[in-house]
Amino acid sequence: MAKLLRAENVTVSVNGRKILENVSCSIHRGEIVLIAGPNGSGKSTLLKTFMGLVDHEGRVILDGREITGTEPPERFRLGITLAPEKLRVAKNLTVGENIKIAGDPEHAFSLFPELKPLEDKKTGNLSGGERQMVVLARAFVSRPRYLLLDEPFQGLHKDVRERVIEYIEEYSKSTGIAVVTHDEIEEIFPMSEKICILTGGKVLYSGESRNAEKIVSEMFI
Ligand SMILES: Nc1ncnc2c1ncn2[C@@H]1O[C@H](COP(=O)(O)OP(=O)(O)OP(=O)(O)O)[C@@H](O)[C@H]1O
Repeated sequence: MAKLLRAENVTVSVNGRKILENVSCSIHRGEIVLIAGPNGSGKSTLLKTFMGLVDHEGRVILDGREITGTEPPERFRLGITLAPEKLRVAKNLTVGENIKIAGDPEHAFSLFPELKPLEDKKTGNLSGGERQMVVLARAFVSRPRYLLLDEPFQGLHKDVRERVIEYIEEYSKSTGIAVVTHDEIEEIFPMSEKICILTGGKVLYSGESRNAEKIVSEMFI
């Protein structure tokens, strides 16, 4: 059985408008898939579809099993994590409590030592960048099979961004990782096995990154 998370012929309509149309995209365990495209092309909606957060036509398949229609907590239990997922950061809980929901806080503090002094601080009182580190720490320590990262570098200082890029590379040895990013395409594209480019809710290109250098340099770099 292939170890992959797959969206198959997915169409998402909002108020009669198709914001994804017949999109197929697969993330194999152990690879990085870059999801790219202009603003409003449907990238976040595709990640939400994998997580079970939007109604859609078509199917979602996890490791050979159809999971279409299952709720997000069930998908989390099955090993899918979406970050950031702002709604799920409990602002009235402390940094430590937020991380404990997902996994081992000491593991999180080894990835983001900046969070250790903030352990007892309420997440609602953090800066945007600090909160982003909590979101990413929770995602990494939850040890997902498939990790969906939506603009993971937003608000982070350069040195933290560089560290997150290293973690993505390291974790992708055992995890399927999809990354949506605007600013860090130059860094993530060379690390990625595959790229899915969306425009206007449709797939413009989906395939191996090594065959996509021309289109990526024309569109994004
Ligand atoms: N719940 C919703 N209701 C109405 N329109 C929506 C909804 N969710 C997304 N859209 C619209 O669907 C389109 C795709 O949105 P989406 O956030 O998936 O794009 P994106 O590629 O991630 O964009 P960005 O790069 O700007 O984050 C946009 O035009 C957006 O306004």
